[in-house]
Order: sequence, then C-alpha cells, then structure tokens
Amino acid sequence: MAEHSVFTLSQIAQHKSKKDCWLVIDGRVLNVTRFLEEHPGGEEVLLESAGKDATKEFKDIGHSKAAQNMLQKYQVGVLQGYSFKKDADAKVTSTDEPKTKKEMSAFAIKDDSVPKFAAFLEFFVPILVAGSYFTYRYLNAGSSMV
Ligand code: HEM
Repeated sequence: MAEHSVFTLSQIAQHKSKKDCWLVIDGRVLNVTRFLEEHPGGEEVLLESAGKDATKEFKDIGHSKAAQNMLQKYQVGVLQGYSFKKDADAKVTSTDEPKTKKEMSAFAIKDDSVPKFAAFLEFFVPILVAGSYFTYRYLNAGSSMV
C-alpha cells in the first residue's frame, strides 16, 4: 500500500462535521464519516471526538480486538510524528515529538518507574514494624515471667 499522508492536529480539526468526520486513534488518522451510523456505540460519541485525538476515549471504553482491527479500514493517514512500519503493524513509532506524544511518553515513564520502589517499601516497612513489635513483646513477656 502507498505511504500514508501525514496530517497535523489542526488539519484534522477541520473535519469535525457529520458529513466529514475525522479523528485520531493511536496516531492513525481515521475518516469515520461512513462509520458514524454503523458505530455500535452511537454516532454522538464519535462526533464528540471529531477532529481530535480520541485515543484515550477509544481505550477507556475497552474496545474489543475486533473494534481495534477495524481502525485500519478507516485510516486515511497518520498524525504528524507517527510512523508505521507496515500497514498491518499497529505499533506506533514516533519520529518526532509533537505535544500530545510527549505528554503520553512522560506519563508512561512516570507510570513505570515510581511504583517499584514504593511497592518495595510498602511491603517491607509493615513487616519490619510488626517484627519489631512482636520481638519487643516476646522479650518483655519473657522478662516479666521471671
Ligand atoms: C474508528 C473508531 C472506532 C471503531 C472502529 C469503534 C468500534 C466499536 C465497536 C465494534 C463497538 C462494539 C463493542 C466492541 O466490539 O468493542 C463499539 C462500541 C462502543 N464504542 Fe466505539 N469505535 C470507535 C471509536 C469510538 C470512540 C472514539 C468512542 C468514544 C469517544 C467510542 C465509544 C464507544 C462506546 C461508548 C461503545 C459502546 C460500548 C458498550 O456498549 O459497552 N468508540 N465501538
């Protein structure tokens, strides 16, 4: 298949009517005009995201694999900053860093690294406190019985 056209968010924002409805999901620019009436979730939700990046909304619903596979059918291009290795490859690799992508990766990094140490502390601190308490009780009980 030919290379996809690259669009910026402001170009996509010009396609937000019922007769010409585009949105972005995972860096794919989708023309969902034909799909509005077929969408099982209704056309209103699509129109609310028209002309915008609807990746979060799409994922929050927990769309099925079948729904995810339908995305390619409506693809007319890619969002600036994204590229696809193959047409069939849904994995997005960023070539540039537009605002939205930057926000996403910053969020992902934060998500990944912080909880590990916190989880470690959350696990060991209570054990240490409980251990100290019972050791103290045990030693005290031993000495008061004598
Ligand atoms: C081209 C993009 C989209 C496709 C191909 C698509 C496809 C589908 C499909 C096949 C379903 C049926 C349930 C499933 O299989 O998961 C569905 C349900 C739904 N979709 Fe989408 N959808 C798209 C975009 C969106 C967006 C952007 C939103 C929200 C802003 C949305 C909101 C919903 C809702 C609310 C339901 C109903 C869920 C339910 O009844 O539990 N969809 N969609």
